[in-house]
Amino acid sequence: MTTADFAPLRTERLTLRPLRPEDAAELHRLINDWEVVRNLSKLPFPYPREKADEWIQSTREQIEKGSAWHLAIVGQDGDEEVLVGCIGLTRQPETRDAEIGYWVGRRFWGHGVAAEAAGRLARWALAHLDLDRIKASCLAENERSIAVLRRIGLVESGRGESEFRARGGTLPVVLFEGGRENLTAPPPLPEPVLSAAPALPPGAKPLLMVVACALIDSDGRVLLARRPEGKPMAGLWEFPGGKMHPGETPEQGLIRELKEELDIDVSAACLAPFTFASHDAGGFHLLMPLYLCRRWDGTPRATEGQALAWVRPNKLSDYAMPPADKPLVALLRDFL
Ligand SMILES: Nc1nc2c([nH]c(=O)n2[C@H]2C[C@H](O)[C@@H](COP(=O)(O)OP(=O)(O)OP(=O)(O)O)O2)c(=O)[nH]1
Repeated sequence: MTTADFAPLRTERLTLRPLRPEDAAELHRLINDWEVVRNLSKLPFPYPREKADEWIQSTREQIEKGSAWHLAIVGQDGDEEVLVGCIGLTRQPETRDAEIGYWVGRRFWGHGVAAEAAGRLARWALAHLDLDRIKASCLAENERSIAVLRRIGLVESGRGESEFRARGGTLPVVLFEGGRENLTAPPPLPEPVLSAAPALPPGAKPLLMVVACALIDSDGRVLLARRPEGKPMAGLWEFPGGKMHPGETPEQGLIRELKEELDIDVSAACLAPFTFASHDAGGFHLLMPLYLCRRWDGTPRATEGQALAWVRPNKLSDYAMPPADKPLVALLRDFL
């Protein structure tokens, strides 16, 4: 992806976008500040002006390579864009982890900018980058930043030491990390759809009925869809489908979901029951019939902005899926 293809991430007050060469002077003005640099491990003080140009160029190359996303945090003052700070996420090689870091110009402190930006970038990353964990390391004396990491949902995972270049030595740091369970909202508890029981017996969990379908193309590949940002388990790949509405049969629910999510028309006669998932999802129990379908009208397209992938059966396990799907994938691979 080029930096031009990166769609800026927006929050209520902020935009996170790739840095541009013309940001260098303002970036330098904000970061060449002892109160900012003293908290950042890799930066020198004073911060040379030409380093801002080199840094911006390197961040653009990293976005193109897909190795790191260092973005400008900008606010709006009337029609004027105002550089507020920077935020970055670096993929850790060979793992499904990434490290997040940020700084905010001194005059913008105290307004919740860092938490707003970091929460947004972390949730975006989990939804789009094939990651499972976000990590951070923060100077132990930097209580404001520790509060930011806690506020976005990361939890303390240990202590360590890091080199702080501007301080000329090693200082204690607090390590944080979190996954989807920490950073994305838990799924709402379902209304019971199977029975109209007014109250569940004590300790019983509501049952959530979800219907899903493995669409199989003429090459024997299976369609997976990626759960979009904002949904529970965002970023995991799943079989298209969704919750059944009250009064629907599983086939009716699936036909509706496939139309809504993929804009294809399927007839009930083309839906072959294959297997089902029965999974304790914490606050509810998930029951999910999985159908196979080899014939449909139309070309599947992502109507809800979700990524789609046609996957060979022997490659299905390369895609991170919800825990309920794991046994289904093994059965499907053996069957196909
Ligand atoms: N569609 C689908 N859902 C799955 C799979 N595996 C799995 O655990 N689920 C779970 C995730 C959710 O808890 C639930 C589906 O709920 P959802 O919120 O995505 O359903 P929906 O499309 O009706 O969504 P919405 O309209 O309520 O936003 O089932 C799967 O392979 N496909």
